[in-house]
Amino acid sequence: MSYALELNDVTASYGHGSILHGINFAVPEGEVTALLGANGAGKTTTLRAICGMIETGGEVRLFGEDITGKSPDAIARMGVAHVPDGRGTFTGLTVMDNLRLGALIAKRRGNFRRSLDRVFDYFPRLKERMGQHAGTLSGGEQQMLAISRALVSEPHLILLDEPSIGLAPVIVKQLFGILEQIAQDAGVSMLLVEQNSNLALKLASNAALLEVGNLVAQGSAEALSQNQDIARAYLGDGAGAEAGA
Ligand SMILES: Nc1ncnc2c1ncn2[C@@H]1O[C@H](COP(=O)(O)OP(=O)(O)OP(=O)(O)O)[C@@H](O)[C@H]1O
Repeated sequence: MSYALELNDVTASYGHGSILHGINFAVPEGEVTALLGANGAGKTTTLRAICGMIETGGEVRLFGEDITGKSPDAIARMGVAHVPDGRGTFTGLTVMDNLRLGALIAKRRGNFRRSLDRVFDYFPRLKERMGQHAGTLSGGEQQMLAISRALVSEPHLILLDEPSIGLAPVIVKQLFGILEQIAQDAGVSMLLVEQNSNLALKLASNAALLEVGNLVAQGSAEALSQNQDIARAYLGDGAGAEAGA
């Protein structure tokens, strides 16, 4: 099996505080992997370590190439798109300018018009809101914009940090339907951090589970969702039953 991403004994810290204590997991190419864990387990920190945003030890490999210690800019240019928690859109800029910046920041060659058509196919609402300031969009529209901004950079790997947060269940359902479509159509690999583990395990083919900076379980999404001990301890009531349905 070939991997989009491999983490080998990865450690990370903010200044003196060590947060990740040597974690190992991989994201198979073209698949969605869920990264789960309780609040404060280190999920966001893991995404930041992959993107080169914080001090990181061990080894991070992107399609086999060692990217540990590279700058966030270099990692973005290699095809990693990060959709951070809080969405990270430029609220004072229009939808269109946010998308233009998405393509520019990654400095990746591609056909912006073609990418734009593709994101408007997924999110027609954004096309209607092209000239609107991102800060005036609804929460769901802002999340659509954040994902679209990642897509126009024509990434090989998308890191998604809690896309469902703060959104109404009906919007979350729509959004995850579109994420599933994107994963299928584009063959893009995804690492999905998600509090809603039931949803995450339905979308993902594999999952890894973090507990205070340590990896405590990994495997197929199906196996993890059916492990009753894990479901009870980490995934919320009924995770096994729902995710396995
Ligand atoms: N900028 C920072 N400086 C110092 N410590 C931080 C910083 N950001 C996060 N931490 C600490 O790192 C630990 C892991 O945080 P992280 O945000 O990675 O967890 P998480 O699993 O994503 O949690 P949540 O689901 O609540 O977002 C926490 O103890 C947090 O307090």
